Amino acid sequence: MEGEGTAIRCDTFRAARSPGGPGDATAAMGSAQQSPDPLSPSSKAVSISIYDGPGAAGALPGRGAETPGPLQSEPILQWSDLSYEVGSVVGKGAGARTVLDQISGDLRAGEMVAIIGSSGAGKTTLLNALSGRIVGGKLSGAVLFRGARRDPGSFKRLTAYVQQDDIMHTRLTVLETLAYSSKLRLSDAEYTPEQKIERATEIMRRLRLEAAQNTQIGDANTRGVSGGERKRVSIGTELLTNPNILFLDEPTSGLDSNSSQVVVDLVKQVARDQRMSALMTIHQPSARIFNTFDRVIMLSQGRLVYFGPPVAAIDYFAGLGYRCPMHENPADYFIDLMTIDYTSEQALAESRARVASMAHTFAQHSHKRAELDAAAARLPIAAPAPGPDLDAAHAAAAPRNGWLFEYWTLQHREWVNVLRNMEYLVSQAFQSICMALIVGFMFFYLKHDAISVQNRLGVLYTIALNATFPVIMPALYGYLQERDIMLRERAAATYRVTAFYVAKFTTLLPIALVSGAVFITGVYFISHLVFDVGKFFIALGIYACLNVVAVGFTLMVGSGVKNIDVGFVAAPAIVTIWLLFGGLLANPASTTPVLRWLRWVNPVYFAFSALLQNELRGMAFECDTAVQCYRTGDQVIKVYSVGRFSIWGNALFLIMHAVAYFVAGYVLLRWKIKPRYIWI
Ligand SMILES: Nc1ncnc2c1ncn2[C@@H]1O[C@H](COP(=O)(O)OP(=O)(O)OP(=O)(O)O)[C@@H](O)[C@H]1O
Repeated sequence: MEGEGTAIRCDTFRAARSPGGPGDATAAMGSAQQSPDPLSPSSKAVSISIYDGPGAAGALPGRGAETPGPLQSEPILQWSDLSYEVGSVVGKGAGARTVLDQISGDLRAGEMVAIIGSSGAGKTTLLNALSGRIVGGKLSGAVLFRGARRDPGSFKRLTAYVQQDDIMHTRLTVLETLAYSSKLRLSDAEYTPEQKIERATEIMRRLRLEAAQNTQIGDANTRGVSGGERKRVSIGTELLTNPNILFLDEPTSGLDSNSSQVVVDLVKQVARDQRMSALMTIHQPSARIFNTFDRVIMLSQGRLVYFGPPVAAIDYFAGLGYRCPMHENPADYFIDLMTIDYTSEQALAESRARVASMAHTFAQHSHKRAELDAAAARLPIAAPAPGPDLDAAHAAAAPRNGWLFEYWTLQHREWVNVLRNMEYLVSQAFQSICMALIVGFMFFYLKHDAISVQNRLGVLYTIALNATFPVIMPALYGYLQERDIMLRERAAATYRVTAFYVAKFTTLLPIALVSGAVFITGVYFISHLVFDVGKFFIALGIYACLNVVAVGFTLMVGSGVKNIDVGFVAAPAIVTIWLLFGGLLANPASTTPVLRWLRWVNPVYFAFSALLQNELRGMAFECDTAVQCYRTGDQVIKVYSVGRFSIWGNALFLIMHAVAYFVAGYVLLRWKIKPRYIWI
């Protein structure tokens, strides 16, 4: 497919020009060889006049239909001497490592620019530095947005970032995904609910997603939209707000060449139509894709090797003595040129010297760079976006919608997602029913004899246990996935953290409560715990309190850990400690003084104490004269040292735990997990 129609390769591009003309590669080579400085003003090698004249449109495949004209737009984003250093690894090579080295450039309204280079060249770092997403390290230089320093709040609102990984709600359909984003991202003050849906539908249409509008996004386990469609949905959610600049990190990674082309073409189309600028990193673009960009930034080892129109690059590098071979994809050729070759000492030295020379040459010849800029300026690019003035932009940093609206929308989205997750719902139901039957029949029909004392302790402890692992682990998994979506959406200032946090709590809690109620009811009646309506509801209430604690704990751990791996180690470790010191395995009164404080931070201990008192207070046991046994439930409570606080006292401690976890979770989510972006 490449090489046909609008595709260019080094040779096809050269053939489009007359021999010996200003853009002729042979002449360029000749000049390059004759002149020690191929970029010297006298050299004809780097000619960018190839865009001039009536033939120019034809020489730029894909642009023929557009009317070339002078670029009207001012740079929307400018950066100069952008450098980024990180602390290097420990050991021999320890020290600062330069990831970006004095990069300067600009992005104009309506143009689409690509950052290309070999792996590790610094593409993503440059994109992140320009989009305000650098965390850690030392960033220096200047970045101006609309001629002024960036204000983080308004910059986030006026730009958008499409991450490489498309993290989305997998059970929502394409249209729902866009519609919920539209509801949350567009302001109630500017759009009616109908207009928000219209906007989502319009974006869907623009990105040619109508055929997939009712298909769920899907994941590794559930088939959903294709990779290309998924990427387009991801881009669509960012386009809803009509950003001034769209940053995209590797939008074509993992896509076949056709889907990649579609994605890039659509971004370009939208950029033109919406008068938006697009800046993307891209890995090994095809020749066609390479030619789709208005300008390309070529990086190697964090240094700028070229910044200009893609087709002018062929002559530029020919001028340096690097002539793109016949039939070669220019992008591949340039990336090879910029790649450090580690195959041998000699290859390493040569490739390093080559890159250093190319970077040096580009930096030294600012007049040539001005010519490249001028060549780019002659390309037909949409008129500049009538961007809001900075005061308006500052105002735009205020929340877009009311808290309650955000909460209800997020809550609704959560429930749609949960209710469609049949595997999760069935496994929850299965878990509570099976556990109720197993535990119920394990302690089947308890009598009032000596043996039943041990069994009553066992069944009540198992009830407490069932509100820990089975509630926490699945909820933690879901929460950590949601948290990543929230962080992405929050980076675009989509909604408040509190609205997300409360919505998450009020989704997780009912699920835990319903499955817990099924479990405890089954166990209560099968194992024949005390048949008393009041006691049953008190047990249910204590169990519900422990469930609230478990959900609060899940939110706290989920908000505090860096990733799922840490969460799945930390949460079970803490819950195991709860169970060890919960009151059944070791007598709380005999716990070593060093660890006795653990009881105060152990919800299982308080729940078990309350459940035991609720069950045993006032109970009498029939003792066989042959064995020693407890005659009353009160004796058991005393011996097990679980009567320190009343049932209500224990319930109060549980509620205090829940509140503490809930608040701690919020603080962690707000301050710890929030990325600390560096702004310059
Ligand atoms: N915070 C950091 N700490 C340590 N090293 C970093 C940091 N940020 C970037 N680097 C290093 O800088 C180099 C450039 O990283 P970057 O992700 O920008 O490369 P890239 O060109 O996007 O590569 P790829 O195409 O493989 O994604 C890499 O070697 C990376 O390991």
